[in-house]
Amino acid sequence: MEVIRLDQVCLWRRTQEEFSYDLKKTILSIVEGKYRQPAKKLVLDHVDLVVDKGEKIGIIGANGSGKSTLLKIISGILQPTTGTVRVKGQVAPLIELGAGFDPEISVMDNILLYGVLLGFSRSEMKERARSILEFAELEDYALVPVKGLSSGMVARLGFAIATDMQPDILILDEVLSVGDESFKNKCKQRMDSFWDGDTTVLVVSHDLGFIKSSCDHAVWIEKGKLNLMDKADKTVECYLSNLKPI
Ligand SMILES: Nc1ncnc2c1ncn2[C@@H]1O[C@H](COP(=O)(O)OP(=O)(O)OP(=O)(O)O)[C@@H](O)[C@H]1O
Repeated sequence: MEVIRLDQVCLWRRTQEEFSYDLKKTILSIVEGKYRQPAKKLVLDHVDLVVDKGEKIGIIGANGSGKSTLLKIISGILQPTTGTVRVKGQVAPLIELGAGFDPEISVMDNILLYGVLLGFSRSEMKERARSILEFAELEDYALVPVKGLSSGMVARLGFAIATDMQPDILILDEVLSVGDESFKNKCKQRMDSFWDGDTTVLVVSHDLGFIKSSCDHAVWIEKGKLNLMDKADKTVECYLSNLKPI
């Protein structure tokens, strides 16, 4: 059964230099007749993708090729400029863990807030809060504002919330390096349980050995285009044989 379908998805984004947006400078450049339209870049270029239930898909490609952007489009964090995205089931995006936390409010309130953003009710999240705090090893920090946690603790909290449920679709962006060694082992065990089950998994990784051994299929993204989708070992082989010798 098909759970993800992307048809001709394109995404244009402003280039990074436009982030130094400064109103005074812009007005001045208009007055001086030097104003230029913000440059835009085609970050995803007519991407078609179909994923079936339970498939484990690896996503590979060079830095800046569009892998994380593709995951964000599937998670609904970004909307395509053109084309359609259809996703069936509950998605747990483990992307930029903890980026959505409010640093001023407590760990407990953030658990409730984050859970609601992931589609759970407040009362459901209250029931889950204990096991989340326990997994993140933050039982003593429930009432502490998130700004009082270390960055590793924040990532642990993000991971614990996003994986506390059994999502239909799990989206991973190189997050297995969260926390210290003992926490990494716990993450790996939790990941294994998703891997063995019905959960559909999409994972971005530069670890090609991991992609070959753990994924059914792999997608190779190059300059925003889906270059190849095939069995994981075949895709990795084609990707490697296309790399320019140093
Ligand atoms: N917030 C943003 N605004 C504008 N452009 C962005 C933004 N984030 C990423 N980009 C651009 O989109 C393109 C694809 O970025 P993306 O992060 O998807 O690449 P990636 O394949 O995941 O790279 P990496 O392997 O380095 O993580 C890059 O050219 C990048 O500069």
